[in-house]
Amino acid sequence: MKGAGGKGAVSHTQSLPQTRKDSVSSEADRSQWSRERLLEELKKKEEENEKLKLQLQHQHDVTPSCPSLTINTLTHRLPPLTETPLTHAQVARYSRQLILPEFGPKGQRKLVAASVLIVGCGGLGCPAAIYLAAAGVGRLGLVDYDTVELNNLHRQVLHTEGRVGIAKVLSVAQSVKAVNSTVQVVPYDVSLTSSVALEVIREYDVVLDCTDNVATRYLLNDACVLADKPLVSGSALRYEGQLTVYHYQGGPCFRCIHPKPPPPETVTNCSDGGVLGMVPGVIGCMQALEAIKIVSHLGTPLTQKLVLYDGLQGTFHTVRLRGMKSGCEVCGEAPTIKELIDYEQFCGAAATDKDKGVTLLDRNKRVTVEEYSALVEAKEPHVLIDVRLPVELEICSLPACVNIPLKDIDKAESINLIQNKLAGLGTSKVFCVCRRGNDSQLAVRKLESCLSPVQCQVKDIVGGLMAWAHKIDSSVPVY
Ligand SMILES: Nc1ncnc2c1ncn2[C@@H]1O[C@H](COP(=O)(O)OP(=O)(O)OP(=O)(O)O)[C@@H](O)[C@H]1O
Ligand SMILES: [Zn+2]
Repeated sequence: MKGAGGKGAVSHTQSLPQTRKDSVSSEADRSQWSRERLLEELKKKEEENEKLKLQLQHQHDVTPSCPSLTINTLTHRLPPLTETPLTHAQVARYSRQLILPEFGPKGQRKLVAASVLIVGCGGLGCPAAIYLAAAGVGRLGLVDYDTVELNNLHRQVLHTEGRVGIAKVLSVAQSVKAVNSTVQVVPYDVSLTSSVALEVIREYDVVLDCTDNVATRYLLNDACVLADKPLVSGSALRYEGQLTVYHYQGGPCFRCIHPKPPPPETVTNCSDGGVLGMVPGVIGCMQALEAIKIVSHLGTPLTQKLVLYDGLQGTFHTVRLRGMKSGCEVCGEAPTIKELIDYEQFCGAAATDKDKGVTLLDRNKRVTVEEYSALVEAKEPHVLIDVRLPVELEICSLPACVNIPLKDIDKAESINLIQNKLAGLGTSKVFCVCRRGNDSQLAVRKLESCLSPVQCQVKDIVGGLMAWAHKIDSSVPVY
């Protein structure tokens, strides 16, 4: 209200008639206005300042006031944490959880002496980190190679507008320190790979998988089995989330349940499938709770059990998982995986969910956005098929497109529709467009198998609507 009131209040007072009383009050308003503008300026400068400070730390400079926020170099071994009696300050800070009979001072002492590694500082990692820090975990390791993007802020709630472009681990470290300066925070601005995973994981008591890709899930699983650490695994997509604990108290590991990786094309990420922020929020909090249960010996951990959360229905279901598999390649009786392997090769997919862009079609079956734009300018008759979901067309679309989602493109009614449109326009030219130019290539392939080349020539638009937004029309929103 305060921020929104500033400018609105000025235009309102300016339109009032100028009586003496009014002019006094408008002077007061003016001074209030300039004060608010100054405050706004100050806020902006403070944000810039914070960004610069974080960038400095990013370049491995130690900030004297907060040396623990330096990026950890991996070669630096961390001193062990030991259980000590609670100080008066700790008793005062954690009093509301200390009086829980099952947890009590004993649980708190264990938590303060515990270290938790969070891999992935996104939608799951943010809530997990802040709840663990607030509860008083002794040491929090944070791993992520990525930087904060504007489209992260709706769910990755520890990052701020002022930190867009900054390493996620530093952003989370900063937020965590602001809530509990007594927690040791160890940021690792790296991609967790086979060459570093064991070295990092061995330093921690529990590992939280807050990542978003299959290759990293197998890597973390194998590393946790080899280093003998419990792995609290979470995931969230659209309105649904899942949670379980692997390799703990004789329970199965991820490989016992999923010995083979899924075909890469069947895996959907948040960037393509969407996600409502509260869903990873719920699951991330539950991951933090499982970690606390493990280190403080509290309750019954979710080993050999999978929690399924349906945010739309507001329901939780717990299903029992199969037990440890004696033939499991990593945790079984005669394991064949004794060291970390190449997980990208094993999964046939990169250890990231970032869209790399694929080229499936020959150049002569594709047009660039510049070529398509010229064709539109020249009013060349053609049919443009947008193969995205209808909800995506509500965000942006090109004029005169026909929406046929990729999954429906080879259905008889879709083919009829395309043929009728072509006949109506007296053309054989079909162009397929999608968000980034991957699905549109699949659409071309599907259409080629349904339509004869005499009837039509199908091409895709390279880079899709995002290329159009960047190169042709900046009024098209990027999403
Ligand atoms: N091998 C890895 N090493 C380090 N960090 C990883 C690894 N794999 C995934 N991550 C990180 O895990 C996090 C997963 O979080 P999330 O999916 O919420 O974020 P995102 O990938 O930024 O989001 P979006 O999919 O919307 O672009 C990301 O920040 C990603 O960088
Ligand atoms: Zn196993």
